[in-house]
Amino acid sequence: MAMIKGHPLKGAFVDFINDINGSTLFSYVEKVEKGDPIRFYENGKEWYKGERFYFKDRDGDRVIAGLGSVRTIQSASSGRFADVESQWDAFMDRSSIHNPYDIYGTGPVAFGGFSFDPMRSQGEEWSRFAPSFFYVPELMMTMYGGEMYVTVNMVCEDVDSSPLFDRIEERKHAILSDMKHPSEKEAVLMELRAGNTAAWKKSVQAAVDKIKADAELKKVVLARKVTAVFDGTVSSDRVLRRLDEGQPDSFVFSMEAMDSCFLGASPERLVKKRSQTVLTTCLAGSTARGATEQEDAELAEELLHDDKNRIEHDYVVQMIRQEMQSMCRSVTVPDAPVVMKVRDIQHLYTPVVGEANEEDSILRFVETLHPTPALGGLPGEKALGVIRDLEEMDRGFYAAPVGWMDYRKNGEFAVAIRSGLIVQNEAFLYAGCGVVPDSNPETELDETNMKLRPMLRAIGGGNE
Ligand SMILES: C=C(O[C@@H]1C=C(C(=O)O)C=C[C@H]1O)C(=O)O
Repeated sequence: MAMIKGHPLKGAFVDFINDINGSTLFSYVEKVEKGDPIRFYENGKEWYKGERFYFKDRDGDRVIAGLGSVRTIQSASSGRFADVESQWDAFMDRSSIHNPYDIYGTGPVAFGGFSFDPMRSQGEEWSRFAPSFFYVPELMMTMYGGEMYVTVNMVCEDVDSSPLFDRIEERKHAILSDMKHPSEKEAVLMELRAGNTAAWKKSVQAAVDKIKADAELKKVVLARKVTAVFDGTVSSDRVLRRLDEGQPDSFVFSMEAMDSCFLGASPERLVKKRSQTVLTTCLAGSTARGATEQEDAELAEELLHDDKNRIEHDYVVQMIRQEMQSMCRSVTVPDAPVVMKVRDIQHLYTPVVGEANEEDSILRFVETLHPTPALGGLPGEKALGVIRDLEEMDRGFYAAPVGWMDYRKNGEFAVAIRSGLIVQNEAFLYAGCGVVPDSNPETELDETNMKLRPMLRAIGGGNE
């Protein structure tokens, strides 16, 4: 009780709970002197394991870590984007928000994503993830411009909510303090099952044949899954830390769902919205990193002038330009791609900027852009049909939009590639590549191996 008495928002809170009927969100934001979102995430394990998230943007500009779930938003297959949005609106309409800071990603935030293809029957390993799945954390840390903010969200049912306020404040203080964690024994990788690679190469050839036989079908992205089996439960916290430290130029994300954790380090932004500005990314066309600076530069130069990769990339630019023009007042697309380098791979990259209406929801952009031809193909529906026929797995949230939206409907979603799902003693890792008429199954297999490297290294199965 001592804490609520001394808290500056006590008056507002008491007025609020006297006034409500039914469950309503009370949310407040405070600036804190020090802290580190990844420590916050780790410290939250004791109380919130299975309900945590982490999201670092690729500019390293903003990091958000969330703990607990005061509300989940889920939706079945049809109309899922609009459904999630209306559930979020309804929740926000009945909320009391105390946020003196004009910082995106503070205050109430829903974190989560949409599975790649809700029409696909769900794989056993994805059973903890609804096809559209968001949660609103109880405690959240946002790092922006070197400053730290903590958001507290509580859903109050009746006038007896004061103990809830105290309990959350107590946890917040503990989590922000320097907690020590007993060191966990690291699970040992026992087996890496690459799946049937010969069958996968056949499916790439089958996609090439379909594209050649169908003038309308231009590109299909095919993916594969590698399963890692350990001698004990894998520490997803440790994997997340390795990604965070080892992939400074990527989006690093983690999304827990009970005993499962989906995480990764993706170079690809689906969409970021700040007020009227909307950013999206065309990322397709890949080559290796060189062993020396010179070799690296030569590979980049070759990639920039390689017809197959340029065509693959251009399909993505065409679709994204068209969709953005349908939603924005103005759209800026550079004439030619540049090379984006991340630790294990380099890509052709065209950033796209649009001007939209401030009140447009980020989910509208997510719905329209997903899946881009970088992860689905061209034309979209037809390519999805081929993927459903040829890919013998459920992608789950791999290659899907994962991110956050705030109560002003701004936010950011990454395309969840270079990712994996950890379920107890197993890790399922995913990688894919764009198939066009010139694709060679062996080269495409090599490319998926290169794309698996960041996750393999992070789970302790890499060779560097
Ligand atoms: C499909 C993946 O990556 C996508 C495919 C790329 C390509 O085909 O060149 C490049 C970047 C991503 O858009 C993956 O990493 O799994």
